[in-house]
Amino acid sequence: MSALFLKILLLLLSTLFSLFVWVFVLPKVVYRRSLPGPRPSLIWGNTLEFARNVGRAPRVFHRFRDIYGRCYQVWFFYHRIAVLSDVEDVKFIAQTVNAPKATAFKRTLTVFGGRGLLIVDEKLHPTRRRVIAKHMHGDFMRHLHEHIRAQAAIWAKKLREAATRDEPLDLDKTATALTLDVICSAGFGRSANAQADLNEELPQAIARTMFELGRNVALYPFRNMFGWYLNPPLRAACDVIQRFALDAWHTRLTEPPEARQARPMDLLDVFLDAVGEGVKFDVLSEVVTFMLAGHETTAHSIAWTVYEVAQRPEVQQQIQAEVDALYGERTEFLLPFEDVARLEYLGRVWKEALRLHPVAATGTYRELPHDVQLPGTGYVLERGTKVLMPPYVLHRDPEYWPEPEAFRPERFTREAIAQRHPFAYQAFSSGPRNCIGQAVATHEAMALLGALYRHYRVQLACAPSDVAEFHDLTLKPQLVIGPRRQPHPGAGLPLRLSARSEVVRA
Ligand code: HEM
Repeated sequence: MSALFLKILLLLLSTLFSLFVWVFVLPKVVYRRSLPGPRPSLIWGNTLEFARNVGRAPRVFHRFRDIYGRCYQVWFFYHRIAVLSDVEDVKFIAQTVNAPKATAFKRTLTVFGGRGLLIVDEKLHPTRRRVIAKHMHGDFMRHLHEHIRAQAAIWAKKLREAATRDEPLDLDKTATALTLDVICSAGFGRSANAQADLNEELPQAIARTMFELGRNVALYPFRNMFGWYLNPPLRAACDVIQRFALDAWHTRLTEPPEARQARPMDLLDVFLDAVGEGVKFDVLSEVVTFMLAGHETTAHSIAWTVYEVAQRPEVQQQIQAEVDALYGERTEFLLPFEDVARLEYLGRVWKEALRLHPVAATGTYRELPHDVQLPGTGYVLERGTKVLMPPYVLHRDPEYWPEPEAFRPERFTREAIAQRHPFAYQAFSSGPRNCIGQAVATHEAMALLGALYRHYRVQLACAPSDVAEFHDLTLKPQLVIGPRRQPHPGAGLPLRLSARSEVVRA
């Protein structure tokens, strides 16, 4: 009996050992010299370096680039990832190869909301993308503008109250609520009411989900396998989001045809019509994808722009001169739709803020469908290699961006853009899987920032160094306190506002 037990135990131990060698050791030996990179430990790989720098992954990638160059490898446990930041390599992977999203990344995101456009399989992607993109301009943008106007009326009131009482206002928090209400009402015909109460179920659920998503992506595979099952609040948060999406969908299905005819088409109509025409669409996943991809990103980018401008009075004055010229005698809060695109200088400021603080700072994981030789750095990468192309790293390369840490809107004049490699700027990524919401985000940001600078003089309510970059799934401003620079719970970007002009009508 005991001999049998010993044999089984031995068999078990040798199986576990072989598995360990196969999964953790062998790949690190095989790929040891294929790319430069930090030395990995057998089990953790380089994960501990990232765990020690929670919220600062983009900085870690940037530091490694300075040491190992524009193509290096890091290990997350047994996952090997090639990190690229050469413009020709980025162009090749994003555009020529159009490398699909990595399986690990897709799995992590699927549990939260199915497979929407961001992670849908490469076979289904082109049709879905075409159907949605065809709609996201013209009438849709005008319709979006009306929703921004309606939701910004609540925001305008909050700004006015903060200015009148001379109280600090957390711009990142209020903009996050505003952009969530905008995407939900303009996209799916249903406001999230986040501005009314950030402690509402839906905004809370979204904040939790974004945080957990970031951690799961960073700590794949372990958190991915166990995190979901051992984290009931996270599952509950996902249920809340899915319930909102389902409710919006069901309300739409029971809408009388006359009501449908009387209003402009929105994103939910596009998804539902496509299903009706036989396109393979997962409506629920798309609603969740657009809801999550389409608000925090824009809100943090607005906050970063304001953060940079607040440190440069001359830039703020130039923005004010531009908005004043466009507003003229108007007393409304927002500019009319057509005038928003005329905010040229503000557009340059926004692009420069997104260069320094690209909210999709690390990009998404891709996986090579075949062996490739990189045209820029010349390295050969094997089929199945996971690839990251962090905009944060690319945007700080002195060869493409002289004095990269300096804030210079003039980098985005037409002449300056024409002289630069088009792939040096990756805030919205490039190629067939770039950001489908770029025009939406830009219009929304220009309209809101234009209104902010028209009506208020804006100052930081803290020292610039008290605001740190924090990266979970997106790169957000985070107020830090004390000598250990602990994150201040729930605070993003505190501002002081003083009124410049009176708002008569939203
Ligand atoms: C400043 C704001 C935004 C930034 C910086 C941003 C950035 C990005 C980036 C870098 C990607 C590509 C990710 C990749 O390489 O796989 C992406 C994809 C995507 N974004 Fe955005 N985004 C923003 C706003 C929006 C908005 C407002 C929407 C929705 C209206 C949106 C919806 C999407 C979707 C659906 C995808 C997946 C596209 C595809 O795979 O075809 N984004 N975004």
